[in-house]
Amino acid sequence: MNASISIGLGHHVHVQLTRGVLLHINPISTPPNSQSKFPFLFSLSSLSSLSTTTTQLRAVRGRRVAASMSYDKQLAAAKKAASLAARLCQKVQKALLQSDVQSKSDKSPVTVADYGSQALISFILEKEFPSVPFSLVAEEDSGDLCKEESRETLHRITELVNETLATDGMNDISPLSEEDVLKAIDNGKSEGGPHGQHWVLDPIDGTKGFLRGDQYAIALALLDEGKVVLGVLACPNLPLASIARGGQSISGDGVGCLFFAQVEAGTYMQSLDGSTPTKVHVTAIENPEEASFFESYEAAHSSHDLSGLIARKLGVKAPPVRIDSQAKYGALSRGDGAIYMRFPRKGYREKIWDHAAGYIVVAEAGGVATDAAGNPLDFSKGRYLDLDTGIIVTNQKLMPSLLKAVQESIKEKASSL
Ligand SMILES: Nc1ncnc2c1ncn2[C@@H]1O[C@H](COP(=O)(O)O)[C@@H](OP(=O)(O)O)[C@H]1O
Ligand SMILES: [Mg+2]
Ligand SMILES: [Mg+2]
Ligand SMILES: [Mg+2]
Repeated sequence: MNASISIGLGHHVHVQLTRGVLLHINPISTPPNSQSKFPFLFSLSSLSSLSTTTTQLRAVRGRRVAASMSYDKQLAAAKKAASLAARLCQKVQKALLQSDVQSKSDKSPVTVADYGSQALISFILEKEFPSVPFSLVAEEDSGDLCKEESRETLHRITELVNETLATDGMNDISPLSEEDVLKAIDNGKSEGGPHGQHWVLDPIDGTKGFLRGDQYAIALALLDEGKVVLGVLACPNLPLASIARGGQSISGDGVGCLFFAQVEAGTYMQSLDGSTPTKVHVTAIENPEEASFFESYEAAHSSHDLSGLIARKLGVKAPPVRIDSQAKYGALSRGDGAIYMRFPRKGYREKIWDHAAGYIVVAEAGGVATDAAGNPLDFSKGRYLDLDTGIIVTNQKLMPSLLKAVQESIKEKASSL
């Protein structure tokens, strides 16, 4: 694994990795063509005792050293896994049969595609990185699938996973058994947390949208030491062109987006068919009157009343754009709208897989996401996000006025009850 740091020539720097390993870097040993400021590559893998992947490097003499870690390999694997899963989901959505729908104990719908997508991504990621401990925090588990009445469903999921792997020319992989599929799904039971690396997966975010034939996303992120360091959002039904005015017809050409972001490397979008990626940015709008906002299609997931009150306070003229899933974060990252608001009912606990990938896609495109009190989102607390009231996302310029309108509106609503 490589870390790169920039320091001036002639400085001897002791760099201490946060887990206490001390490296002495002598710039004299760098190649003769080095500039006075240069990216300085050293191989962490050459230190056998070093299993850490931390990106936080501190100079011992108290001087901070700019440090960045490349997650290129993980990003490539994540894009490949999410794209394949998207193919699986598209196939199921096309032929969506009533018998594909099951009910989980929490009454949210879960389909063979949710399980198939999770099994496929879990399997691919574990295979790609055999030498690192594999940790996955994912939404689904095999509990219901292990029941006698689910035998046929499990068979169908296994078939789907194997067909999808075969279409990608992964012929070196022997077909997965039903047991392999259950194991891959249950690899998603990790608790996450502030240490080490954890993949975070929502195999289908917006299952209700998926079932309606609307928007959904395959959302995959990587946490390193509690921070989201990369994210991929595959949105098979999202038009490549802007949906600013609610234009989200999913038929015809130009549908299917793949957003991806890596920490300190920006956000890009390409078509799911594999076009050249283009860099995307959140909108530069500063006047709330020109802003438009996204929210859940499902009123049960987010109060449309509260968002309406906030929009009126801000002077927003455009009607809300209501779509399912983290496709909202993707659309926001390319400036289709300016604001995303989410206010679940009291007591609802947000899960990290519903936001991790979307969060970095927007943040690397220049946006900000906080809870309704303005606190940053903390993905290091395990499977849940601990937050106050809701989630708001916008650009840097609009955030202060959005936050003010949110807080005033929450107070007003509370006092009118
Ligand atoms: N009562 C509730 N309040 C807020 N979010 C909820 C909810 N019930 C379910 N959700 C979450 O909302 C997600 C969809 O968000 P959106 O409304 O933006 O499409 C669901 O993801 P899944 O579809 O992956 O289960 C689910 O985790
Ligand atoms: Mg769900
Ligand atoms: Mg979800
Ligand atoms: Mg889901």
